[in-house]
Amino acid sequence: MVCEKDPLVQKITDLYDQISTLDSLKPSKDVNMLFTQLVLTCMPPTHIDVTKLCKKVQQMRSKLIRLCGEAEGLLETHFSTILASYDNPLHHLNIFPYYTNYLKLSQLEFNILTKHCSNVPNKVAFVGSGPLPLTSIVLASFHLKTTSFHNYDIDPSAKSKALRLVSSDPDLSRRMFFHTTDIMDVTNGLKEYDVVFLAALVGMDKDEKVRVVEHLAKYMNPGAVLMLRSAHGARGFLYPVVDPCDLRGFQVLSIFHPTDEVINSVIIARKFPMPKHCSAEHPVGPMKLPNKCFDIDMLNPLLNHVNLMEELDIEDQLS
Ligand SMILES: C[S@@+](CC[C@H](N)C(=O)[O-])C[C@H]1O[C@@H](n2cnc3c(N)ncnc32)[C@H](O)[C@@H]1O
Repeated sequence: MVCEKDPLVQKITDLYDQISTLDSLKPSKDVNMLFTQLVLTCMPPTHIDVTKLCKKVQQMRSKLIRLCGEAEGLLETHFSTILASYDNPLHHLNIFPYYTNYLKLSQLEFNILTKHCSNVPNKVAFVGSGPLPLTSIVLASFHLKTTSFHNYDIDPSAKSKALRLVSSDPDLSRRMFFHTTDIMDVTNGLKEYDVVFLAALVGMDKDEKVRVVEHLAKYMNPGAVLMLRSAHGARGFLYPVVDPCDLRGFQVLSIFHPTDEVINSVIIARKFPMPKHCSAEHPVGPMKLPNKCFDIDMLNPLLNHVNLMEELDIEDQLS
């Protein structure tokens, strides 16, 4: 159990105390300084397992994740508005302070996706794209140049801001679409996608994340791929952690924990194929799926990549 006496937890708690008393989380010198300190404090590999925090620290973590999510949204809105003032916004994305992080995260996600998918996806959904949909823009611009991207965001202002950024680009304006909706209200439409990306900030705590994943498991096409963003170590104070055990309905194919300035861990999973004894007309209820769960650190604390398909015998059990 990790409690408030841990020196790293004390430092994070001190930063939380300062951030939680700010009048506003809109970008400013103070906000930028505090969040930069928080990210630098949480980045290095550490012994801390955020699933084993004492109640008081867990409560602080839940509030801190929400503050980080609010600040991230405000930062993206701020820079999306500035970018919209350019004739060609997409030529100036590097004014966003975390642009290189997105370049690296998208490269990582593309590498992991192509390792597990032989075909180039035709249609991709990005859930939680925001007012500055950098992941979709970077993937569409540099990696998946024939793929169409459907971006979903619950925030009504996200669509208009995002459209202003891509509408000046003849290619992206034909391949990128934006939908204002809670992803929990999208049902059969999810079947159209070969790949669904789930932003780290969709599902801000374990229960919310599980509800979103269960919804995706219910409506995604059998065999379609789900790319999730999680966090590892003290980075779990910045973002929700996705537990592979919660991905019922999916085969977890691999989990990657970056150790550089890319903050999010990446999980790739595939929706189980339809079992042979059932069909769309005669669907089974929630499958009691084999789901060998274990703490990845049990394998090796320094291990930052696990190809679970070598570990799991799910394929045999489904054949
Ligand atoms: C701040 S963005 C971060 C994504 C980032 N722009 C990217 O390209 O990876 C996260 C977005 O998720 C959206 N969101 C949160 N819950 C959602 C839900 N249930 N359905 C759709 N969008 C959601 C928020 O409105 C927010 O704009």
